[in-house]
Amino acid sequence: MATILVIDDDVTFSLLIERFLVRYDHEVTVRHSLKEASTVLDGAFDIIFLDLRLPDGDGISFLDVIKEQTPGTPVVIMTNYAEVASAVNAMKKGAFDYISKPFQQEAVLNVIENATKDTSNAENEVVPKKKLSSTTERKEVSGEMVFGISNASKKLAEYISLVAPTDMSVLITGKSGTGKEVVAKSIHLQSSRKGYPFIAVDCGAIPKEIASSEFFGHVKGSFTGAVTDKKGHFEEANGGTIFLDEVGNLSYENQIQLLRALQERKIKPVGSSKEIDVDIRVLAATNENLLKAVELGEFREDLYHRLNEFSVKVPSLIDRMEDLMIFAEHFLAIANKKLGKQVIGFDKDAIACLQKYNWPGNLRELQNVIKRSVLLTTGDYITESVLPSEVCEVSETHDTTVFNTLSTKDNEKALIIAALEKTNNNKTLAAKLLNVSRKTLYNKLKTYGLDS
Ligand SMILES: Nc1ncnc2c1ncn2[C@@H]1O[C@H](COP(=O)(O)OP(=O)(O)OP(=O)(O)O)[C@@H](O)[C@H]1O
Repeated sequence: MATILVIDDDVTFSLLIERFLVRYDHEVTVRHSLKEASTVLDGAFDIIFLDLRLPDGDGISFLDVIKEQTPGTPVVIMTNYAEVASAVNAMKKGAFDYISKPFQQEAVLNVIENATKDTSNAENEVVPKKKLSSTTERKEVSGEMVFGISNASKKLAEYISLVAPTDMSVLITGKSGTGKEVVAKSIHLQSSRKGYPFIAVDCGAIPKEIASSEFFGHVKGSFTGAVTDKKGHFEEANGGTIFLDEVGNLSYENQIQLLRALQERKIKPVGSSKEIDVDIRVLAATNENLLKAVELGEFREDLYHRLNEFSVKVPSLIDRMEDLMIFAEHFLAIANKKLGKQVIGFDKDAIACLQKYNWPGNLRELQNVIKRSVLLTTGDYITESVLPSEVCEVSETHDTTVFNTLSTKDNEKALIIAALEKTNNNKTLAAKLLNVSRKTLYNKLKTYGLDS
């Protein structure tokens, strides 16, 4: 636990960082001006987070005041993209480190750990730390969930924390690539089942003939090819959570088997006469309109209600553009780590491009674009020139909007044909245009006899 002073005039940002730090058991004091801050500089803080621009003066000159009044306290500068040079300047003047706004949770935690571990050099260290302090120096860049700051993200986070501790089944809806699986994992991790397995099953990828064996397991010799006993996903998830992705793709027969298992909380492996009790929580996801499928008689209503004790809609990226750069920074850190690169951030024009684009492939597309751009970047910053042309040529992207209605069954075959024509039969591009995953497109092609 550290005692932390946050000096920032942005009330929303201060509140966010305060809440975040309190969650990690730190004691936080917030002041919105230098004048207010100077009244509490009595050496009682382990670390001070200081904004560069405050209504009554600039952060860099306030560094001298801090150093005079409380010489051993490390100061971390909070900066936006355009101010990185000033942050480096502040470090030359004795700041301990800097973090970028909007902040990366792991970067903040790392900087606190470093600052509280070694305060001995905070007083007059003038050598800037390695340049990538805010994101790419992070010890561990994990695939964990990043929570945004937009209203849509706040609502999502609120729903997740409300439903997570219960044992309710949750139906997670949202377009392809919005982060449904990440939401499911987050629900699991915030539940009392977190010490048990989280098993994700892609229902769209399981051929219906082997689905019951995949779900419930089989015993040796129960069918040709069953050469050993095999545990199914339900048994593997025992005690924990099973996540049924693309649940709308299950065949009617498999839906019946699934319903039975969920009602009875017992499973019987294929070829076995023994029933096994399972204690699992069920989360399911769909990027289709499952209610419509129920109306059309393609999805069982009883199963729908069993899965949908609570529902969470994951917003499309276009509906939470305030979060764009938070996610972009997160994916940048992951890409740096995976590719062994040290790209610092995005230049102004690149940010403008990212912000103008409508992101039909949502977070998955953003992640891919950033990974590719990091690979192509030779300097410190991602520039417009390394971004894919479709991201920068906004007019082209608007083409996608007419295709964003695949869930309406009546016209979907026609839309699929049109998308394939437009992309010269390139399924990946067609799926992107239609705003569905490739798996979903392949399934639909099969359904409509377009897969030859
Ligand atoms: N909140 C988040 N924080 C960090 N990364 C995220 C977040 N949401 C999504 N991602 C990343 O975006 C990518 C797409 O997420 P995910 O696979 O969960 O989407 P999905 O909605 O389940 O996609 P599909 O419908 O195609 O199955 C993943 O690489 C994931 O790690």
